[in-house]
Amino acid sequence: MLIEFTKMHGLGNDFMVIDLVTQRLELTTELVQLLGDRHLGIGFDQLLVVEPPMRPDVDFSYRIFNTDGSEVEQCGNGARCFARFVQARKLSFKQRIRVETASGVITLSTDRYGWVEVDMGKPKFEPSEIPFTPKAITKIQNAYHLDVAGKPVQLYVANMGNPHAIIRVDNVLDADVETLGRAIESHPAFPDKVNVGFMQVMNQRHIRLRVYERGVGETQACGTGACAAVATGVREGWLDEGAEVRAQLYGGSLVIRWQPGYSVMMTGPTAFVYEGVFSPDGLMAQAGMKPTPSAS
Ligand SMILES: N[C@@H](CCC[C@H](N)C(=O)O)C(=O)O
Repeated sequence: MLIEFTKMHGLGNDFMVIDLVTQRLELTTELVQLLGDRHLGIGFDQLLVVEPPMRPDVDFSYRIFNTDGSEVEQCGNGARCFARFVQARKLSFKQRIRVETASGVITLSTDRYGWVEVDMGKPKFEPSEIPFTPKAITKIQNAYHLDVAGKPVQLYVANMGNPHAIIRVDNVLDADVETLGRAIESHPAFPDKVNVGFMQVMNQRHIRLRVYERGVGETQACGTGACAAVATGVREGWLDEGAEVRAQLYGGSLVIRWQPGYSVMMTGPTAFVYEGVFSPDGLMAQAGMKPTPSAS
């Protein structure tokens, strides 16, 4: 049995996309990890899966897996690729689709140049909504002080369907993304782990951002991370409300807009890289693992 897939990216945040509307495959954690391995499998930051809708008012279900095999609630760059993928594969001819994720329904609209605007829903900031459960909450206005490996770190928290911690830095190029990102990602104060963004505010409509993604490591770009950073910047008064803010990441820029009380809107490009097929059983066998029991 061969499974067709498409390799795509959004600003260098790269994805393997599989249509499970017309194909059948059981996705075990081991298989996802193997597919995500850049030496033994295909390699990706996230695996995106298109499935039939579970309810009548949406067009598709959208499932997301990180490289480490964990299934997660949301992926912003992936959402834009999802919209282009279902059109290319002729699963939908609509310009605007509604898709259900583990964190709720999002709406994706494609323009004639292939850019996709995503209504990412409203950000949440309450610790219980992240979830963020520090032993003692030390807070000055909206900033929390967290002990990370013996050092105090000031951070903000936001949920964009998935959890984010945001640290404001003077210069993203000097930020200790690898060490600090890794330590905060798995800090006990974040029971579901967390994505960690390092944001430099350039002016009221421009940020630079690096993100250490939960279950992956630092990526070229993170869509939900950009939304969380801009929503935090607007909430703190560093960025203009309701204005188009340029979020500049290693892989390029996104346009993010947030008016408090409304959804965060994200617009950006997508790219197709190649199409291919893989044999789940063949891959597992070569990696010395047992064949998938019910793949058919
Ligand atoms: N790359 C993403 C976020 C993917 C999920 C994230 N690593 C998590 O675990 O929440 C994006 O573009 O939003």
